[in-house]
Amino acid sequence: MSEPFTSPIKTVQEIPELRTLIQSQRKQDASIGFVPTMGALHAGHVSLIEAAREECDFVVVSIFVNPTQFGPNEDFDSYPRLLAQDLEKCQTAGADLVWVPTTDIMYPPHFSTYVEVKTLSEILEGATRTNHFQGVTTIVTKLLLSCLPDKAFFGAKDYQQQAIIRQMCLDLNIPVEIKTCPTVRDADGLALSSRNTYLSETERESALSLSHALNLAKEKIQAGETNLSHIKTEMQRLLTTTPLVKLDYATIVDAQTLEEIETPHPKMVALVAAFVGTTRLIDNCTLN
Ligand SMILES: Nc1ncnc2c1ncn2[C@@H]1O[C@H](COP(=O)(O)OP(=O)(O)OP(=O)(O)O)[C@@H](O)[C@H]1O
Ligand SMILES: CC(C)(CO)[C@@H](O)C(=O)[O-]
Ligand code: BAL
Repeated sequence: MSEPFTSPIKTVQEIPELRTLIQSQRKQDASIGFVPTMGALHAGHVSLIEAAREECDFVVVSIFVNPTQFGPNEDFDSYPRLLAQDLEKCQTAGADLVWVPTTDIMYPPHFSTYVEVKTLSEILEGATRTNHFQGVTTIVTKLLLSCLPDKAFFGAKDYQQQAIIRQMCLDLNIPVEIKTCPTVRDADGLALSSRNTYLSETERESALSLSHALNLAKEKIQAGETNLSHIKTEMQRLLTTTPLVKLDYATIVDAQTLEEIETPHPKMVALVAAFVGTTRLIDNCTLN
């Protein structure tokens, strides 16, 4: 069954049908842009679709809540699933086709192949979320190999994720250009995330401490501070003294290797992760 629901935009479920539709575009010399998502779309996702629309002739969005990237105690079951409104948003943002595979399509019985990027996947998010990136790289490989796009669009909000996907495409010779689009924020600075919908009003107030910690780092660097340990301590202090916030990490890393650094590098990124209530949020900003 290829059209399981009434939709404002063309949708497809099965991989052979997806490939046929994309191939017919290729025959007309169309370039293919691809935006992978887990749905519950917000303005951050919309910015990725718009970037794809600008750069490519035919834009495919996937919506799939990927079970293998959630840990056993994480929010797979409660993750927001809002397909009808997501399809409206895809259409308004200018997508041409939305691919909504089922779990059985992506992980048929006897599925047994996983893709793992060593080192980069073991630190930061990977240190807390065991096997998370193995789930991400496995599904992104399958999504890319199914669509074979010219360009795939990811958000800078998930900084480590886009770095790992770049490394994976390089290592596996996957012929796709990875584009990283800027983080879209609410007016008060909170990075948009599908998980923000879990936050109560007071938790949302506390969640602002993540972007405040990043701004603090940015201001210190701009003011000429070179003692990165001092800046990290200040970021950590801000987060640990905010009610409802449980710090995971607040650090400054080399933008390419993601290794923690003690002295300023030409390209460095501040990264934070914290639980706000029971919701785990991440954010980051480049420092130069
Ligand atoms: N605020 C944002 N600005 C730009 N891109 C974003 C933003 N939030 C998410 N993205 C990007 O959208 C793509 C799909 O992400 P996903 O569907 O997991 O949404 P999410 O809001 O990050 O959800 P989650 O709450 O699970 O982190 C990813 O490439 C992600 O980096
Ligand atoms: C890239 C992705 C769609 C893979 O499931 C997911 O990790 C996400 O939405 O960031
Ligand atoms: N946006 C990253 C997906 C995840 O946290 O599982």
